[in-house]
Amino acid sequence: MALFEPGIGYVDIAAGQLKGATNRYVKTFRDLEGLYEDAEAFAAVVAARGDEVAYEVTDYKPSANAGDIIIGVTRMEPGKVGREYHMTRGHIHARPNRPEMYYGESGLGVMLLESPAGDIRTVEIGPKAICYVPPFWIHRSVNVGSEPLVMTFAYPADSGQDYDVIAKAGGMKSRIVDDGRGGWKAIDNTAYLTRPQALVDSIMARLD
Ligand SMILES: O=P(O)(O)OC[C@H]1O[C@](O)(CO)[C@@H](O)[C@@H]1O
Ligand SMILES: [Fe+2]
Repeated sequence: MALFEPGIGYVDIAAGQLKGATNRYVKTFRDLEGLYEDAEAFAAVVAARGDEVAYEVTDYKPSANAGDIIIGVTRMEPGKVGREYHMTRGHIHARPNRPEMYYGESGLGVMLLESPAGDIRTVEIGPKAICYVPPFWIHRSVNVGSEPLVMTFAYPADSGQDYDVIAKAGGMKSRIVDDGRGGWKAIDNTAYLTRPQALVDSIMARLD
């Protein structure tokens, strides 16, 4: 096995980027069609700022080899679509038993997690908080603050991302919305379809 060289990156909190990253990807508001409950509010956001960056990911990916690691930074714009706070698309890892960690740099976020069977967890992430996303949990970041949310993350390099698991269920089981007092609360997603037990079993059985 050939050796890789050590690497270094710098978290630029103000820019919300990893300087020295090998990859960058952005999602504009226009890219997020179908995520939010309020289609009218979403159309208004797209009309006003459809090409603006809703969130940006810069990461350092030495390889996609088993046993390697991806380290990066996510920056999310603050704000809401209707009453719903800005969020990432969310995913389960394509190899679902791979975990992830997130470290809060600035702003206030909620990690919304859902098990394949539909159990929900929410974890608040402020500066210096470390959030452990366990294997098999679908996860989505939500910016519930009034400032950009910047988080550093790391996860196994061969994890991959599966977006279908959310799309086929009509979204995640919960939505993170304004509680009317400047905070947030989780409410039911009325479009949610519970996964068939056979699908849950097949996800939970994957250990490769
Ligand atoms: O892949 P999504 O759901 O668009 O969200 C991006 C986030 O998830 C990750 O892909 C990590 O799993 C990061 O790159 C980033 O923090
Ligand atoms: Fe992930």
